[in-house]
Amino acid sequence: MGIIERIKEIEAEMARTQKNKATEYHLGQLKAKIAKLRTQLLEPPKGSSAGGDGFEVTKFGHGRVALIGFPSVGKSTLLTMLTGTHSEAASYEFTTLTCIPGIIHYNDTKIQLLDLPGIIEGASEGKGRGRQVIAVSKSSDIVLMILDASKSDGHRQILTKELEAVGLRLNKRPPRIYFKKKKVGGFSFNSTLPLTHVDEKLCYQILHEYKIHNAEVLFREDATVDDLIDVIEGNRKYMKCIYVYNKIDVIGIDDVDKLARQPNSVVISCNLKAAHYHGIYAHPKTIPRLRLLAKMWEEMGLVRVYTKPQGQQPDFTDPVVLSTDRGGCLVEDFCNHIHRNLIKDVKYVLVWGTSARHRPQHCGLGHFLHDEDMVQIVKRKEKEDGGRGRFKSHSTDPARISDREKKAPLKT
Ligand SMILES: Nc1nc2c(ncn2[C@@H]2O[C@H](COP(=O)(O)OP(=O)(O)OP(=O)(O)O)[C@@H](O)[C@H]2O)c(=O)[nH]1
Ligand SMILES: [K+]
Ligand SMILES: [Mg+2]
Repeated sequence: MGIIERIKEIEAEMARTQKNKATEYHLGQLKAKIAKLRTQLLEPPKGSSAGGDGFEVTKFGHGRVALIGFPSVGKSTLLTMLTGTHSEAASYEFTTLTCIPGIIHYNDTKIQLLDLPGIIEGASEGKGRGRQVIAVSKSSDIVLMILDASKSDGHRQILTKELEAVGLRLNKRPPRIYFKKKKVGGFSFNSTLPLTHVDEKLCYQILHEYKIHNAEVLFREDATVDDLIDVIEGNRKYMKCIYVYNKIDVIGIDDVDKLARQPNSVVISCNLKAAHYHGIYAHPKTIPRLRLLAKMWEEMGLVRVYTKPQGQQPDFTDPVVLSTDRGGCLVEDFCNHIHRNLIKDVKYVLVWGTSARHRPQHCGLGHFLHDEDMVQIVKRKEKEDGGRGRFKSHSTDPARISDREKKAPLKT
C-alpha cells in the first residue's frame, strides 16, 4: 500500500472514531501516524532530482513572495500589474505552467514576486503541479493567497488545508512547548499552567509512536496534540499569509466591505476599468495596488538601515536591508551583513532613528534596530585592540611560530 492510501485509511478510521475521553489517546496516536506519513511523503523519491521543470528560480532581491491560488483567480494578471513582467493570462484554467518571477520596487528595496500554476484540492498529495508549487512557497518569505472574491470562501479553507498538510503554518507562531530529546534519563513532563488538551499519558503515547523514550517536555501554554506533534516533527514552516480577494469588480459593495474587514485580508481588482465603473475604488478600504504593497511590506518585516559615514550624510537610496525573522534585527546582524569580520573591530555604534533614545544613541551589538534607522560604526583603534594583534599577520609573528617550525630545516 502506498503512503497516500495509508493516510486515507487512517483518516477514515479517525472519522469513524467518536471523540471522547476514552478515545482521545487513540486519536492522538493516529494523528501522529498521519504526521509521520506526511513527512515521508515530502522526502523526494530516491534517484530523482527535485525540480528541473522550470520551477527552480534563483532568489533575487531582499525578499520573496509567492502567489498561491486556484486556477484562473488572476495570479498572472496580478504579477503583470505589480511588476511589469508579462505573465500570460487567459480565461482558461492552467494557463501558467511554470514559475514566473517578477520584481517589485518598493521602499528602496527589491522584492521578488513569483507567479505559479494554479493548485487544486489534493495538491499536497501530488495532484497537478502541487508538490513543486508548494516547494516554491516554502522557499518564500511570505505567501499571497489569491482568491476569487466571487467564489465560495471554502476555497480559502481547502488551500490552507493543502498547505498545512505539507507542514506550512500560516499566520501562526510556533507552539510554546519546550521539547528536548535525550540519550538517557527517561521521560519528564511538566507544564507551567493547567492543561486542557494534553496530559502526561497522551504525551507519552505520542512520543512512543515516534520511538522517543528519553525526553524532556515542558508546556508553556495550553497547547493541543497537533501543536505537540508539530514540535516533535520540528520541520514546520511558520509563514505570514495575506488573503488577497481579487475580482471585486464583479461583486456588490456590501460583499467587498465584508471581505475587506477580515483579518490579514486585502481586496483588489486587476480590472481597473470595471472597478472604477462600479465605484468600488471610491470605497475607503480599497485603494488597490498601494494598499496591497503596503500590507505586503508590513508583513515581510524588513528593516532598512542607512549607513552613515563619519561627517557625511548616508546614501538614502541604498539601505542595508535586513529581515526580522529571528525576532528582530540587532546591530550585530547589521555589522555581519556588511562584513563577516567587522564585528570584532566595532567599539560601539551611533544610532539615529526611532530605535534610539537620544540623537544619536551610543549602542552595543545587542541593540535592536528599527526600519529607517541610520547607523555609524565606530571602530576600535589598534592599541585598544587588547593586544589581539589583528593587524599582524600570524605567520610573521615570531611568538606564533611553533617549535616544530623553528627546528624544521629550511627548504632550498
Ligand atoms: N473581472 C475580473 N477579471 C479578472 C481580474 N483579474 C483577472 N481577471 C481575469 O481572470 C482570468 C484569469 O486570469 P489569470 O491571470 O490567467 O489567472 P491565473 O490565476 O494566473 O490562472 P492560471 O495561471 O490558469 O492558474 C483572465 O481572463 C483575466 O482577465 C479582475 O480583477 N476582475
Ligand atoms: K487562467
Ligand atoms: Mg497564471
